[in-house]
Amino acid sequence: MLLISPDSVEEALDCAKAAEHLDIVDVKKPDEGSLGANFPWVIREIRDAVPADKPVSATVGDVPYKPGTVAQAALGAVVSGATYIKVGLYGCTTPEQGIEVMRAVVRAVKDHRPDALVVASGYADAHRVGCVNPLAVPDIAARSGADAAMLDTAIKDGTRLFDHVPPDICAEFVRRAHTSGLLAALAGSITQADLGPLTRMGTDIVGVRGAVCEGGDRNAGRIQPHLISAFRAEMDRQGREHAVGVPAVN
Ligand SMILES: O=C[C@H](O)COP(=O)(O)O
Repeated sequence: MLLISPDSVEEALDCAKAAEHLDIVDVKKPDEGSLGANFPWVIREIRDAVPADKPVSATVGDVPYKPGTVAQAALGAVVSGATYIKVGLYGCTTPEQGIEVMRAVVRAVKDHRPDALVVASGYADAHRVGCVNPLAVPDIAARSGADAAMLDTAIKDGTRLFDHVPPDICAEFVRRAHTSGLLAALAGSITQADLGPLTRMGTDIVGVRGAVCEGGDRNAGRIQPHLISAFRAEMDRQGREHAVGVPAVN
């Protein structure tokens, strides 16, 4: 699945123009961090702006180790219309802290909407920000009752997912997620060139912003529908090659 992250209602409308090429519209506020949370009214407006059959995801933020605060924020996201609730475990330094936060989120979200999916996100560059190890995230997600384990990058300075967690370790992340019955989601300045390895390792959700923005610039550039469709075409091409066992060119 392809998850695209607009930062405003205007950009969500551009995503809607390419709705047939994407699977999930992910609401975030990049100026509040890698998984920065947007306002409840923006989540609601974006929910109204994109086709009803496209799920809306919302990030709850690069969260502190404060289970009550984070649970309440997660409830705000689901009440506002998101059905994928993403939590960046930025302030959690141990797996136990991550589990405590995620258990609170899962309860808050599922008490309100049992079919909503909860995504526990760690950071590929965790070593730069001092949070929990990327390979601990699938276990955190599984033990808290979440539905997906994700990695993104915390610091958006041009470094990419594979700069911090090489493909073989990402593959181990995906394997651990699948062993626990979770979806595996990967993001972090992903480009089309990364889609071969991401497909071969069985990634369920690829999260993208920069690669579908004008000039590849996630901050100054705006999401372009034609870049979403080009990215999707490459994803589908990789999917077909992988399905028939033909080695990818890159
Ligand atoms: O969840 C996905 C992120 O927004 C990815 O953003 P990025 O591709 O610019 O790193």
